[in-house]
Amino acid sequence: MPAPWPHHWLPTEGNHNQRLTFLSRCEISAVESHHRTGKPLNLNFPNNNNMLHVFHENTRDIKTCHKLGDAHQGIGLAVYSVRRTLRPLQESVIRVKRRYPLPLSTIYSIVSTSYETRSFVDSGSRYFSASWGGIQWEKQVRHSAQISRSDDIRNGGGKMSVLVTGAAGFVGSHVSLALKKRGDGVVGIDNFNNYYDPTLKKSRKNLLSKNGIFIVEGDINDAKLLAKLFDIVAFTHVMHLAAQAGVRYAMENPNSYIHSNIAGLVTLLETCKSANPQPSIVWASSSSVYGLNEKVPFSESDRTDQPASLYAATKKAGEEITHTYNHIYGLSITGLRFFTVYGPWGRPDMAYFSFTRNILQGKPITVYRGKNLVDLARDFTYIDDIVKGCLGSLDTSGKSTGSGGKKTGPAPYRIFNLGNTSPVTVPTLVSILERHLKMKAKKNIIDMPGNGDVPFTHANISSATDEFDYKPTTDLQTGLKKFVRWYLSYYGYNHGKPIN
Ligand SMILES: O=C(O)[C@H]1O[C@H](OP(=O)(O)OP(=O)(O)OC[C@H]2O[C@@H](n3ccc(=O)[nH]c3=O)[C@H](O)[C@@H]2O)[C@H](O)[C@@H](O)[C@@H]1O
Repeated sequence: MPAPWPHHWLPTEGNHNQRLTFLSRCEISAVESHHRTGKPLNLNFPNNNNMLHVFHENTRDIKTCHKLGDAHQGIGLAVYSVRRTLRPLQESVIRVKRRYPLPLSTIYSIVSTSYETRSFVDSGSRYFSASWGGIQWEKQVRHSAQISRSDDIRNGGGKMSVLVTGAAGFVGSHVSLALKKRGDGVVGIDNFNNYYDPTLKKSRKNLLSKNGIFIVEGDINDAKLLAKLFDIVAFTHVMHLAAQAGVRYAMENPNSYIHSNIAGLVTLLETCKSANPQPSIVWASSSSVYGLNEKVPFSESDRTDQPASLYAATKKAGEEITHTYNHIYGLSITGLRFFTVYGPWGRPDMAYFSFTRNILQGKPITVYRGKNLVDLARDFTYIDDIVKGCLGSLDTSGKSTGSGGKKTGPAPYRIFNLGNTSPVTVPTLVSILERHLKMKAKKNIIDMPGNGDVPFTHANISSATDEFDYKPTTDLQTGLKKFVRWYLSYYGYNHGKPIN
């Protein structure tokens, strides 16, 4: 007789990103009965590295089952949608949709197919739509896409209905709000993964929802979902901001970069190429494509063939991939190289954000220092300036020329730096934060580890200025003041501190 089921549930530790398993109620009861009776499920599921992360739909608890031996193989089998494999096979992501109670034999065949193909792309989402579909859902999409402004011409852009990918993300949420505010139609899509705290993403979603913007919960690798969205709405533009961000995390979870920044991008482009009419696409590349480039400031024509991180390499690959879709299918493409964007509702994995949290909690911060004791520097760019750059890009993007998947003439292909043009060192960033927080940081200064970082970034923004009058107006001092104000109102002074 196997030990009782809850005995094997231990709290998950660390970043369990992309390793959640979702069990439906019927599956849980199937497994529980397996445990009660001790009868084997008689199906041969690959040993899941003796570890499985389980999301219990009733309690919304996340647990980790350790020591998944023979007696526990049923847990793996009682799963009916494989999300995708971002980590080695054994740590495959499994997602379940309550609405599709399938026989275990079907589940098994799907699970094993996915295991065999070792695909970067989720095969499960092709079988099952997770949280989309239905009349009510379509109504929400349509409603969100409605254009409310009456002027026909805005800087040549005209009225827009925009699909914003990564809409629950930092830049995505700000851009969505700005578009909606000026009367454009906006529909968001976001997979709400837990690379960083998903509750922050949910809060952004709530904010957007209050402003009449609907975010579809789904992954850009879900071609069916994307096709459905284009069925419902003739999007004029796609603002593609969904990505696996972060420079250093690429060493921990390289496949997540391939999944989102390569496979997801291609899935999106495939949808856009076949859409009729084809939308114009503006998407987020990154200043990191300049890699080890030493010529300053960085101009769009500078070399970008020396990426220092896998993250940078996937963004550079994105630039090449979008070029081919522009060339073959006539898609209008604008790539924006963002320079270390910061501000309210920002990303907790970024230095300014985690420094703030640690300073407030009295915890030490690690400040990296470059070769020969030179401070690292970034062209930190405030979110409102980036939003203006995104809207300017959308307004001037020009039309795609393809029809029925075929190009009928050349379409614009553009790349712009969106930076601030005034790099600031990381120690200066820290001292600005100390001033705003009225607290001293406990600094651990160490040599920059070989983790994909570059020593400095500095944007030449003249192309964007010429093309759509891009002029950043917020310096780091002012921008961080706004960030700190937001941070304190959102988290309070005790963010993350255990309450005794
Ligand atoms: O502009 C870009 O292309 C990139 O900007 C940021 O990447 P990064 O500049 O590395 O931003 P942070 O992670 O906030 O780091 C800023 C600086 O602080 C330093 N840092 C970071 C973390 C830390 O603990 N200590 C530390 O000194 C880094 O070395 C870097 O010089 C974003 O995280 C990327 O997603 C984005 O694409």
